[in-house]
Amino acid sequence: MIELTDIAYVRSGAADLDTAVRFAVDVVGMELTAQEDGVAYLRADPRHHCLALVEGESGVISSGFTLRDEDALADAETELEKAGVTVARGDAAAARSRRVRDFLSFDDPFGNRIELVIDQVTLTAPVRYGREAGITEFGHLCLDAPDVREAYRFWNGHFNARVSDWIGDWACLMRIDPVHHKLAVFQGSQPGLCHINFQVGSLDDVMRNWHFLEANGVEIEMGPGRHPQSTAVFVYFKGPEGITYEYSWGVRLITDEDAWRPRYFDPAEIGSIDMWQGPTRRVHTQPQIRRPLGSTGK
Ligand SMILES: CC(C)c1ccc(C(=O)O)c(O)c1O
Ligand SMILES: [Fe+2]
Repeated sequence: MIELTDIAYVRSGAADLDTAVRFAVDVVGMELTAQEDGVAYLRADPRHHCLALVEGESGVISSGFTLRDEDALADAETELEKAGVTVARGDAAAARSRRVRDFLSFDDPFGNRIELVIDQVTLTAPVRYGREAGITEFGHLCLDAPDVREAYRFWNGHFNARVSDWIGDWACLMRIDPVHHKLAVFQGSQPGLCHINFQVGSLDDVMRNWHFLEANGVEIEMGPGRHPQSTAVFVYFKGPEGITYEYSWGVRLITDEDAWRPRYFDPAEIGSIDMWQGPTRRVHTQPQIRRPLGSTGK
């Protein structure tokens, strides 16, 4: 069993890097921590970055998760290889580019590129948010997969990911710690990034952000609303390069592992995704960039 200790980052291609960075800073409210070799690093909390925008073809490149230490990384490599998953170790330059000490990468059964990392760099300076959006942390990432049940078998079979709630065969929300979900899989025709979530400090932040987004002509994909699963109040919006961002506040913590029973929400039922019953537009997808394993594409 491979124990994921946290989410680390999303790495994504940007055909127009400057526009994508400006949006991430001026609209989403992240801090640009560094920009070098065609990569812009953005953070929302003490992690060196949780979003790396890589100049080039638009689309998600990989999603990173942390492991405890190098023994855990070696064990993960062995376990995945035994299961027939092709795994590649990152080289020093690629690790440096990710601001981690070491990492390995592989594709999930659908082609989503996953990276397991150790020693992601932490920055000590207070985050200098691009705007007062009220962001407190990188909350979760949601991948696309054509078969959500099969995706769960993969994540639960090899990793410590446990389903917190199902939304039909449409979405699986998984926890790797007491937070209701840090990883989700959403049904999509191809692998990709469904969205990247930022937690904000209050309900007021969600609503203020919604007004800010509307006033600045940003496309709202869904919300404001309240998810019955995590109980979080949310708003989803679309940024450049096809990236969907979500702000949310009030995520449920599952503190009694033995007592929690995953619920099943039928997406056809009113209120199953939004208790406030707002219009449920499909959250858009940013497709995966297809690359041979081992090629890091920066
Ligand atoms: C619609 C998506 C997959 C979704 C559903 C529920 C929650 C939540 O309970 O917080 C999300 O964050 C989602 O992104
Ligand atoms: Fe979400």
